[in-house]
Amino acid sequence: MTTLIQNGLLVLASASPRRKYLLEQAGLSFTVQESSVDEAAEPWTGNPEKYTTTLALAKANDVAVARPDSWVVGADTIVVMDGDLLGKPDSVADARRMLGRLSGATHRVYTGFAVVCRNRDHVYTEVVESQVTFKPLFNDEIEWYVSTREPYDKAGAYAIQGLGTFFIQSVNGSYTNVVGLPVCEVMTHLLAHKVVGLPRTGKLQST
Ligand SMILES: Cc1cn([C@H]2C[C@H](O)[C@@H](COP(=O)(O)OP(=O)(O)OP(=O)(O)O)O2)c(=O)[nH]c1=O
Repeated sequence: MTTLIQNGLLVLASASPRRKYLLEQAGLSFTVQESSVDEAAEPWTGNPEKYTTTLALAKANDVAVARPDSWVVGADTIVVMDGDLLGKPDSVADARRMLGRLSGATHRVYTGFAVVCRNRDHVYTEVVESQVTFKPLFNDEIEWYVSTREPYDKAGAYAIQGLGTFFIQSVNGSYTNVVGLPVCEVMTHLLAHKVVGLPRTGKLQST
């Protein structure tokens, strides 16, 4: 028996296929419902913890209102370079500009996540930070990458899990956090609150 025990209804409040993939990979059963939160309305004040927590909580709460019995997970991922927020690029020029800034340098990726269950008065938030170092990018690498269309729905204009993988020299911290959801921290929280459980296994054989 390898499947996780599911004690509560779980909902992922996200349109991100990456977040869905990561939770599936962790063995969870859940439904997906996109929130209607307008991220552009949230001002950047230079505080990544506050910014990602506010948005993650807004996404989870938005979906939780209609599903008070469910445990709702919302998240927000941002890329920060020298204090500047690099969101999703809105044009080829914007993607080019972002990749140029990331080239040959180290930036920070923050994902805030929120877990809300209204019927249990449960509200939890956490922010995880990873540091990512890019190799120096040649102009033809940037031109090729922006032509792949991969940058456009990704914070910072790249996907560590995609074609952009060879730009990455090193990651300090959680890899899944960069992809869009810190799976270790999310699972730890869900297990601690018995939303999911591990199946009972036989005693370990002593040697
Ligand atoms: C840095 C990085 C980000 N991303 C993605 C993860 C997120 O989907 C996206 C950041 O945007 P978000 O606003 O966090 O998420 P989203 O708009 O895609 O989905 P939703 O708000 O509905 O949950 O960037 C990658 O896929 N790979 C990466 O390497």
